[in-house]
Amino acid sequence: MLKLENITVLYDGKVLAVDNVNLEVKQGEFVGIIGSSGSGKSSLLKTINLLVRPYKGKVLVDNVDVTGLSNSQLRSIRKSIGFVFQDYNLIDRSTVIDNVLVGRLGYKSSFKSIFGIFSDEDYERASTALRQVGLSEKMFERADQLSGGQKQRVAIAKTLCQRPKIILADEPVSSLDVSTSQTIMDYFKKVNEKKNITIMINLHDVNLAKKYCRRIIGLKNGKVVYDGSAGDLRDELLEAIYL
Ligand SMILES: Nc1ncnc2c1ncn2[C@@H]1O[C@H](COP(=O)(O)OP(=O)(O)OP(=O)(O)O)[C@@H](O)[C@H]1O
Repeated sequence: MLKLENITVLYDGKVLAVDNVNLEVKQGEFVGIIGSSGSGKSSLLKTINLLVRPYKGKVLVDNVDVTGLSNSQLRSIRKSIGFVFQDYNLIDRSTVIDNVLVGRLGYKSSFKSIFGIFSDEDYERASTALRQVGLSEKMFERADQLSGGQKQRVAIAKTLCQRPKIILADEPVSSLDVSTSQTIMDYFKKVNEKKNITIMINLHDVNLAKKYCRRIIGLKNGKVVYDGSAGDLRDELLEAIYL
C-alpha cells in the first residue's frame, strides 16, 4: 500500500536528512522507526504525506505517486493518511468534540469547512472515535483542560475520524510518562489490530518499539541500517544504529 522509492530529503540545498531510502509497507503493518536524534526519522515520516517535499524520489500510496499530484488531488489522498504529532496539535480553546471533528474537514466542501458545518453523521463518527479512545465523558471539556495523555488520545480520535488507511505518528509519546506512554501505545495497537490500519511510528524509546512494533526500521544519518523484526534486533545491531 505504501512504497518509498529513492527518497532523499535535502534542507536548504545542503542538509542531507534522508539519504536514498527505499521501503515497502503493507496494509496492517505496525512499523517502528528508531534512530538517534537527527537521524532523519521525522523528515522521513513527513515526506509520506508531503509535509516535507522530497528532493528526489517517489512516494507511492496504493500505486499512485503522490509527489506528482496537484493540491486538490493531494487533499483526497491526505484523507487516507492520519498524522499524530508529539505536541498533540489540538486547538486548546476548543472543546474535545470540536477538535475531533477537525478530522472530518477533509470530507467537506471548502464552504462547509470554513463555517464548520458538520452533519449528524460527522458528530456520530466523532463520538464513536472518542468512545474508542475511552474519552466519551470528556467530550464537552476544553482541550487545554486535559492531561498530556488525554490530549494525545483526542489527537488519535481526530485521526480515526478521518477514516485513514495509515496513521503516521511522530514521537507521539515522548512528552509523556512511562505508564501514559504505554496506554497510548495500547491504543495504537488496538487501532492496528481491530481496524487493520497501518501504523508507522517514530520512537525514541527502543524498549517501547520492541514491545509494540512487529517491524522495526533503524535509521542512521538518513539511511536505513536495519529493517526487520523486533525479535531479531540484537544488541550489536542496536549499537550499529545508535553508535
Ligand atoms: N526544517 C529544517 N531545516 C533544516 N534542517 C532540518 C530541518 N528539519 C530537520 N533538519 C535537519 O535534518 C536532519 C534530520 O532531522 P530530523 O528531525 O528528521 O531527525 P530525527 O531523527 O527526527 O531527530 P529527533 O529525534 O531529534 O526529532 C537533522 O540534521 C536536522 O537538523
